[in-house]
Amino acid sequence: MSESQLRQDLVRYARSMYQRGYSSGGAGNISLKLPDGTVLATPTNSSFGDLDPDTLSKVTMTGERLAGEKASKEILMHLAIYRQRPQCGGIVHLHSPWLTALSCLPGLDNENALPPITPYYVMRVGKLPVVRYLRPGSPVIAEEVEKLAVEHNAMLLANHGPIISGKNIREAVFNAEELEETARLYFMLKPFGMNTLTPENVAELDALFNMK
Ligand SMILES: O=C(O)[C@@H](O)C(=O)COP(=O)(O)O
Ligand SMILES: [Zn+2]
Repeated sequence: MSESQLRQDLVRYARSMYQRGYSSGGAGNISLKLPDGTVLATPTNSSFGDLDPDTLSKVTMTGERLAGEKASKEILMHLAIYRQRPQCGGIVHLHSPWLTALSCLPGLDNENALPPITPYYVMRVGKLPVVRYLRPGSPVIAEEVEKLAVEHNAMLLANHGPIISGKNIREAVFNAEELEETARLYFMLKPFGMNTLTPENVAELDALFNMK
């Protein structure tokens, strides 16, 4: 796909998420890997609702700006994931309501904040480790995320929101949608308790339908 098509794609997926309430105002950031190995990212303080494909930030894998506006303050966190996941082509950080609510709950299991309640969640994400609270844009978040990214395509930043990757921008958005829906189900079910998949169920899905 050409750079121009990828720019259009990023803008289209961002607007779609904005319209569905996954991100409001200037919250969240998105990036994708370009064919030449550089990274296209949303500018800092931009809105998912009205991005301009021509002013997106283009940076090197070490964060130097090549073109466009100043990149998101979370660009180091995105670059850390690309470094650890060579197969990753797109990343989405959201302040989507159900996952952000989950990130504020007391007593979360920091190794996995969302149990395996449905097969599709297991296929697309599987486990959701929690990164301790650090201020947005802190270089330390990037370090913490980099360690977890070796084994995980999604993480929950405590009292903040999720960061989710995929093989390309489309997959990253699909993974984000599945994760947000799983968090919504989790809150719906929580008052009643819930059956979860067994480790055997999870192993079977991992063997047959791993989309991570
Ligand atoms: O929560 C924050 O401040 C950032 O993580 C964020 O979502 C938006 O920051 P920019 O991408 O720099 O606009
Ligand atoms: Zn944020």
